[in-house]
Amino acid sequence: MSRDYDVIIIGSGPAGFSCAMQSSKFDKRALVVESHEKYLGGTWINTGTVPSKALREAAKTILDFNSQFNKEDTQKPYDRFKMEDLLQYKDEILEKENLRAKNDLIKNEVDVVRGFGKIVDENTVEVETHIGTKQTYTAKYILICTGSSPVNPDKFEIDNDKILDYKSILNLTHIPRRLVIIGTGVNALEYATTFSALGTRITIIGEREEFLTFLDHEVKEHLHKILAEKNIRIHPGVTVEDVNFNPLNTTTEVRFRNKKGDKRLQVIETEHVLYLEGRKPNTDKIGLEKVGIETDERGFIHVNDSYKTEVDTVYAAGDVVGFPRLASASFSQGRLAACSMFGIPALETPDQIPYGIYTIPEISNIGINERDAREKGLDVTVGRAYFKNNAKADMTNQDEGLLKLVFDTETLKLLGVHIIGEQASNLIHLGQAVISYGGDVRYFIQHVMNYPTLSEAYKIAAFNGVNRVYKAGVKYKNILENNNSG
Ligand SMILES: Cc1cc2nc3c(=O)[nH]c(=O)nc-3n(C[C@H](O)[C@H](O)[C@H](O)COP(=O)(O)OP(=O)(O)OC[C@H]3O[C@@H](n4cnc5c(N)ncnc54)[C@H](O)[C@@H]3O)c2cc1C
Ligand SMILES: NC(=O)c1ccc[n+]([C@@H]2O[C@H](COP(=O)([O-])OP(=O)(O)OC[C@H]3O[C@@H](n4cnc5c(N)ncnc54)[C@H](O)[C@@H]3O)[C@@H](O)[C@H]2O)c1
Repeated sequence: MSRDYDVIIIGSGPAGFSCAMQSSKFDKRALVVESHEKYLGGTWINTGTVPSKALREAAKTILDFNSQFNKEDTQKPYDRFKMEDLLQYKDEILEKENLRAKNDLIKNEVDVVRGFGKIVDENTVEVETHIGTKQTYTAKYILICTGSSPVNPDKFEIDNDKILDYKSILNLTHIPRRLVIIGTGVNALEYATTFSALGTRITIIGEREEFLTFLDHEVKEHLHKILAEKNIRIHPGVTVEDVNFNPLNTTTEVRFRNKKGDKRLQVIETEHVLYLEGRKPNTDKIGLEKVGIETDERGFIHVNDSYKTEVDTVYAAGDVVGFPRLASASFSQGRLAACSMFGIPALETPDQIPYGIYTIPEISNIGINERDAREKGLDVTVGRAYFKNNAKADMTNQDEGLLKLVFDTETLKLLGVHIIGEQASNLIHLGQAVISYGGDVRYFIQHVMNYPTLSEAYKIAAFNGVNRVYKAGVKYKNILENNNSG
């Protein structure tokens, strides 16, 4: 049966983009449906990953310069720099990334149509343009990768002026003096340290008692210390009652109560509020019911290891399928979906993926952490390297940090890497490679590494850990036992 395309991809975020590129490389005809009138790239390029990281880089450049050469200066960055310039920097990057995505699709002969895509049946998508015209397209396969949108608060409204969300924070007209961030997820901490670098006084408040629970406990202790040094105040485990602008003193007032202990109403006066209490998948109104695809109670679509839904011709990838909801993972998922659709075997993707948190400094981890390993009854040893003992970190004035290795005491096999510090999300990939190839920590000792580099922290941590194993006598014990048994 002749169809318009081999695959129709609804959404041009990382999942959609990578599926389109991989399909084209397989010589398949792909159509991308994108509801945004102007841009491609979704949350990845326009409202999430790229702009937030570009803004962070600009803020960090200012912070690094000030802490290296301007320590005596008492003027705050917000008095010397303009939000306008920071946003221009971010916008230029955003334009570049958009152009690159667009050109890549053009060069690979992927068609793009603008409008809201809706599934009509297992091979048909209807696209409604912004002026209301409708057109249907058919394909052998459909990929749903419509991403996610911010969850709105139920007790107050985002006015995009004083009370901001994921999108409107990217259009601030000035650097705020005070900012209250509601939310304790990754985003909240990233924006907290970005704005703190610009001199903004930050308070984080959130529903959860504990945040970033997946982090290694020592990395988290380090993070708390860094946040305290930056004067970032945190009120976890609270219920926000309301947020109002008070015209009398021109401040925004946030009212909240602790969930436990003293439950008296507390008020924080601030200039702006940034609401980051999570995102929901864009899975309603896209015609899932037409093909009988049900979502879970949070709106996520269930898929198998190949990103196929329960309908043979319909796939889903990216934020719509839930955890881990990352651009990094979405790229991989879109590509794997294309491999499955067109019967091309893909190399197996390891279960363990790295997490990169772009706070200042960064945090990144892969594999098991010390506490989880011990809870599982594994006999593990840890090796630590503090950035203050690293020459490159000294030279770059980035000596706040820790790299921690978790490895099997008996075999020295590397099981986890946990880093907080400059370039953590880059450094993690060395540990990822060793874990992935089943290597042990002697790799870092055995190989000569460039000097001075931050990667050298792996060597220091490996020495630290291996020395501990020998000191504890485990190796000697094994040698003795082996000799006796022989
Ligand atoms: C502030 C922020 C920072 C982040 N930082 C990072 C980071 O540093 N690293 C990381 O890995 N991840 C990060 N993420 C997460 C990452 O952005 C998402 O996981 C990723 O973008 C999801 O990709 P996706 O392909 O599922 O969808 P999206 O990128 O959300 O794209 C979906 C696209 O589908 C379009 N669309 C929706 N419905 C329709 C429809 N019916 N018809 C046509 N088009 C439609 C949308 O317009 C959009 O363009 C961040 C997220 C946020 C919010
Ligand atoms: N560096 C990165 O990779 C990066 C950066 C920013 C955002 N993101 C991704 O973007 C998405 C949005 O991030 P976010 O931080 O705004 O949202 P989030 O969903 O992680 O957190 C939003 C709020 O929900 C709370 N929360 C999260 N999990 C919870 C749970 N199991 N139980 C109760 N409360 C919970 C958090 O504490 C926070 O207050 C996430 O998927 C995140 O992974 C990734």
